[in-house]
Amino acid sequence: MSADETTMTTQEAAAAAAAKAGPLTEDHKKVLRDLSNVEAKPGSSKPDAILTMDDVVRRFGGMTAVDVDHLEVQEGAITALIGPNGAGKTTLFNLITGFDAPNSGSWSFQGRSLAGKSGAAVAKAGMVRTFQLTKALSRLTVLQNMLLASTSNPGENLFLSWLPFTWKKHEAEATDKAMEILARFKLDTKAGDFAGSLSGGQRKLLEMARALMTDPTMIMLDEPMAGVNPALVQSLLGHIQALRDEGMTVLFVEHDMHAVRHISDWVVVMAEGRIVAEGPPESVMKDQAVVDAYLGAHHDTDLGDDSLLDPAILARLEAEEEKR
Ligand SMILES: Nc1ncnc2c1ncn2[C@@H]1O[C@H](COP(=O)(O)OP(=O)(O)OP(=O)(O)O)[C@@H](O)[C@H]1O
Repeated sequence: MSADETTMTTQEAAAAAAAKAGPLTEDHKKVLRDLSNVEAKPGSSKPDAILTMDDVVRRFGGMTAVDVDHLEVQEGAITALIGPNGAGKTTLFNLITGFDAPNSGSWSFQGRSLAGKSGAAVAKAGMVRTFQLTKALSRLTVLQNMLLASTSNPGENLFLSWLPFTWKKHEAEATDKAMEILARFKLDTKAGDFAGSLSGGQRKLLEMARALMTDPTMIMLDEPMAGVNPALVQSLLGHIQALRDEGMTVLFVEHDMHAVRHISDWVVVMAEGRIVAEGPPESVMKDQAVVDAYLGAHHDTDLGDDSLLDPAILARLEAEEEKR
């Protein structure tokens, strides 16, 4: 980290504090109070852990991609999972959401073991992750994408599929729900458009919207800011905060440190498969283990300031994005 970046951290902390100075919900105040009593060290226990994992190991050949001794995620908080490229963040996400199997380890969600469960079972339990819009999904409309994410479509059930009124009713309900969620993300006017025609930021909103179709308790976002025009950054951050303020727990992997500082209640840092630091966003980036992890991996990482969040710059960029 350069001298400049080091001096910037105070400004950043102030910017983050200012950004958080808006009206906090009572639940959020409680989360912050609870987290202020948590020791900032890897594997620290949380007063209300919704997700707990132990001894989770995933090896690829001779390489250990994930080796997490213990991690707890606080209910109702926005937790950021950060770390240099190849740290094991996505692999850990894949493991706990049932899209990959570990060599060993256990984890529980709301006190219920989910180790060994399929992705569908994990989503049903209330922990849902976003997926990047693949090529195939790009060729479907925005609404079709939403309906695909809908749970328990009776049309897929051999018996119920013989009863058109059952699936027609379900489809109508799912469509209403989809349109309601799309409206929240200002994507309702694009319901009939191909998902592939959306801008980078709108795709990220659609990914989030799709996840909400299953009414999750916890939402896991994999790089929600990746490929997003800065114009939409503020709006995306606002949506993530709104999910938390509605009572959802959010865990997100992100490289954009501005975003991490701006919205996280807690930050967990991974390097070489292990958790190397945990703590509030204002202090965790100053942690020597974090600085070392990033310096060891790539020297040009921007652990920098909050200039991107300057309201004047954002307003201009947002106006440009609207025109797209
Ligand atoms: N299917 C796989 N087969 C072999 N190696 C893999 C596989 N998936 C991940 N890895 C390796 O595991 C390590 C951790 O990768 P992972 O994608 O989880 O890191 P990450 O922290 O998400 O990185 P990034 O921030 O770049 O996305 C890397 O060295 C990666 O090359």
